Amino acid sequence: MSANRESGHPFTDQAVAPTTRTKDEWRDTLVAARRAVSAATRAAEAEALAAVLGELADGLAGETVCAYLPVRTEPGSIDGLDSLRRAGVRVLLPIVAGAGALDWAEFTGRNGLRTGPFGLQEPAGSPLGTAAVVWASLLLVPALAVDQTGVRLGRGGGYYDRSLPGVRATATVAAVIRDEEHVDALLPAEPHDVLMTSVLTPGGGLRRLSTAGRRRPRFA
Ligand SMILES: Nc1nc2c(c(=O)[nH]1)N(C=O)[C@@H](CNc1ccc(C(=O)N[C@@H](CCC(=O)O)C(=O)O)cc1)CN2
Ligand SMILES: Nc1ncnc2c1ncn2[C@@H]1O[C@H](COP(=O)(O)OP(=O)(O)OP(=O)(O)O)[C@@H](O)[C@H]1O
Repeated sequence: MSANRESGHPFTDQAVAPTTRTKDEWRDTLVAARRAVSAATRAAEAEALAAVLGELADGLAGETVCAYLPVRTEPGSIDGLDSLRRAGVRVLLPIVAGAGALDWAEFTGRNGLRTGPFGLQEPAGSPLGTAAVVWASLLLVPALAVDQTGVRLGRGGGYYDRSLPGVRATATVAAVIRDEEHVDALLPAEPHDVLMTSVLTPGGGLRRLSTAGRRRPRFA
């Protein structure tokens, strides 16, 4: 079998980059690429993401969205969360409570935040418990990259993989990434990795991954 076929796409026969890199090697490359993005590009992308959330907001009024507050080079901004809240969406943010699943508390605005682990801004209000994810119809998940089969690469704490198994089967689980972080290569996957149903990018908006889960066993 040729090298090209060996690294061929798992559900088309298109050639893709080989996936011999480890998760940590991928993280190093992706974080370096994020650091190289200019402040102007970052701001434009955050604005585009906030606009997408603003458009989705009316349709989500009265519903619960589990979101996150971007830190450092992560795509997005607090503006998108404000748009959701203004439209009557209940926005929950994660709280790191030990090494288990994430806890959640309501985002009540910029003044209701305090600094938590990893320099994250967390809601200061009462934690709702790890099971709060079950209320969400949309989950916005921080990620460094997602492949076409829905495999997500995060920061390496395993927090979301421990937290997402409780979501409703009908929920949209969308990783928020920059457009080029929706990669054609197959990311390294482990049995605990929870697949994304969708991606949210500044250029493409919210898109469902019709090919989520479509990995042949030899690629798993
Ligand atoms: N904005 C945001 N919130 C989040 C996550 C996230 O990735 N982003 N998480 C996702 O699970 C959970 C918390 N886990 C996190 C783990 C590592 C890092 C982080 O930025 N680590 C640094 C190194 C640590 C440091 O020096 O501060 C890094 O990887 O560069 C952030 C969050 C829940 N909340
Ligand atoms: N469901 C789980 N149960 C127990 N441990 C888990 C689970 N999911 C992940 N882990 C642990 O977390 C570690 C990191 O996982 P992984 O590299 O997939 O993190 P990640 O998805 O990139 O991180 P994050 O979700 O925090 O952004 C794994 O090596 C594993 O030890």
